[in-house]
Amino acid sequence: MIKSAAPSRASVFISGESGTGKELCAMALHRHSPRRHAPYIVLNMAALPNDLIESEIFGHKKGAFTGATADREGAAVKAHGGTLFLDEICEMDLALQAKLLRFLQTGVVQPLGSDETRKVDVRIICATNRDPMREVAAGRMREDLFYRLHVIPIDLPPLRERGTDIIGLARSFLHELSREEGKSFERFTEEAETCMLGYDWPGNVRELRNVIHTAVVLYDGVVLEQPMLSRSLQESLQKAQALKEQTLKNENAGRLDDMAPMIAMDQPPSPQSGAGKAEGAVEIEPLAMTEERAIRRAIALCDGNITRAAGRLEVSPSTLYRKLQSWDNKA
Ligand SMILES: Nc1ncnc2c1ncn2[C@@H]1O[C@H](COP(=O)(O)OP(=O)(O)OP(=O)(O)O)[C@@H](O)[C@H]1O
Repeated sequence: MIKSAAPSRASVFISGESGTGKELCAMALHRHSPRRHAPYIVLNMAALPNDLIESEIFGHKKGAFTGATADREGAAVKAHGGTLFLDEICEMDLALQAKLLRFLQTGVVQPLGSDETRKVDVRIICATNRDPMREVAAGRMREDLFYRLHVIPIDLPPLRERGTDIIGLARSFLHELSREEGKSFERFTEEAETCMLGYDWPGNVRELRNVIHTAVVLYDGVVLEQPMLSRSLQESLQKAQALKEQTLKNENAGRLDDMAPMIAMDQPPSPQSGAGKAEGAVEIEPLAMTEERAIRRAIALCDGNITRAAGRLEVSPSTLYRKLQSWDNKA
């Protein structure tokens, strides 16, 4: 998929759990594209405060805000002719999502505090470890932006679903890390490989690489045996347990968030998204569009079950079917 998608200018939307290789995939797309000699710029939405992201993407003019002591070129301009990778895209607040959408539609960059605009040619790749449809359904990601970005979707499977790929990756890491650490490991015992196949790798490829790295550093020899792996797996298991508990907590919190738009559908986007703070964040849309969005969101939250969605929306299923049909006809 990477090879087929690389030559195109179309946006790529990479999703997958943490550690499945999304960043590596984005880099591979750029390296196999005709843009490979042009810049590849990465911005991580989770690593930057929301009010800085806008200036990081679009740049700013000296004096545009406190601390803007000089003009600054944004990533969109730096990436001209090349690729802009927006990692953790779902962390971007709604106000900024609107600005990103406008940029995607026009290709025009306007730095903060500047009247000047510049047209750029940038290929966008974005990634998230969240379920993007769920983010859209919960109102945390604009649907129009999602469809703009989601032209070529690449879903990276979790390592536990990749069958014997685990072994291929493990062997390649063993060679690479053995060389890097000046060790002479060449292969695993059969038991070690069986053990890796039986584990569920919540941290995915990153965890596999780390576990092998630890074993390579701690032990010597030509054959890496299961007990050597077990020690570093043990540590990894403890970390995984902590991660699982955290994820569970987040998921429960997320589920409550997801229900909020259904309970109070006529309210503006949740303040937790940061939208309330920024001007222009809550855009006015025709009532029919609000209704359609609310209905589609309810259906998505009810896993496509229209009868259940109708129940939650307190209308009859036939009303929902009628409305869905009318939208289909319109499309
Ligand atoms: N197919 C692969 N072959 C070799 N190494 C891989 C592969 N997939 C992932 N890795 C390695 O696993 C680690 C995690 O990959 P990467 O940072 O791309 O994951 P990610 O999905 O972007 O993670 P996160 O969501 O946490 O940012 C990196 O060290 C990467 O080089």
